[in-house]
Amino acid sequence: MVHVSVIGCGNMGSALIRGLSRTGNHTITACDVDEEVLDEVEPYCETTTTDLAEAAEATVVFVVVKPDLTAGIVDDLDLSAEQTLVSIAAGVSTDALEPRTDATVVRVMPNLAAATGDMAAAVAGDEITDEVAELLDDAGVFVEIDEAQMHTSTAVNGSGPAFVFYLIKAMMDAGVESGLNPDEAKVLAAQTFKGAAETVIQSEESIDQLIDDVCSPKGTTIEGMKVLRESTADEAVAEAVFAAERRSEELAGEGDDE
Ligand SMILES: NC(=O)C1=CN([C@@H]2O[C@H](COP(=O)(O)OP(=O)(O)OC[C@H]3O[C@@H](n4cnc5c(N)ncnc54)[C@H](OP(=O)(O)O)[C@@H]3O)[C@@H](O)[C@H]2O)C=CC1
Ligand SMILES: O=C(O)[C@@H]1CCC=N1
Repeated sequence: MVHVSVIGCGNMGSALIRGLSRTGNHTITACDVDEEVLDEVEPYCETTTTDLAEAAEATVVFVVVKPDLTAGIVDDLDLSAEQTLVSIAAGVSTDALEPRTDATVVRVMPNLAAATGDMAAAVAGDEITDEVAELLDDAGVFVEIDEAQMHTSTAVNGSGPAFVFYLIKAMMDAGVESGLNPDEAKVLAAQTFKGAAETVIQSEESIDQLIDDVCSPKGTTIEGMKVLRESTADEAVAEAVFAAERRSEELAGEGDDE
């Protein structure tokens, strides 16, 4: 059991709180300046508070506010060497935070799927504490990376859900255009993405082999794959990732200017 606090309970903070509450193993304190936001996460927490000092009492403190507010909050927390500070802010490095706190600093790039326990997260830091590993395990899957790769992780798994939502909608809209009703099309498109992702995770086959497995000779898929392979769809996805990565680098630069 870990005593954990989450400071900032907006989109990402509330998703983390829901994910961390799933096992019932942890004592969760939620902190935000907005009482209405706290009301929404209250069912998933032991304590909700607007008082930063109360959130600072946890063993592991997640700071989940906008990147430009993160350093100021870390200053105000005044954590001890026995505590762990987790920063999830895009473009905010451990180097920028370590001089501001005595706590062990761990940088995590999570994503919104924490809410359902399906988060893909990347973690960097000199010491990834057992408590942080246990918490991240409960909200999904994490990999350890060098901090230099955090901009890429921010784009791939941090921003990634938005890109995937876009693709699901494109498939859903095509289904609707061809006659499915929107509710049916949404279920079929979303469940297809979920099933395909689970297949990639569980299968020992390469992704190219999995594509071949769906393409029956002289069948339907092969015709659709021809269109995709002749298009620049893969380049558009790559460009979206690179654009997000560039913005993460810019945010890091803006932080250095403070
Ligand atoms: N959204 C996502 O999918 C992901 C976000 N992140 C990172 O998570 C961080 C938060 O993003 P997101 O959740 O989208 O942002 P939101 O704006 O949705 O949430 C931030 C919350 O923090 C609150 N807040 C502001 N100041 C304080 C304070 N002093 N004390 C306590 N709470 C405060 C805000 O209140 P108010 O609105 O009233 O100011 C708001 O409720 C960012 O650094 C982002 O880079 C990382 C990965 C994925
Ligand atoms: O868009 C953003 O800046 C944040 C970081 C990754 C996902 N959302």
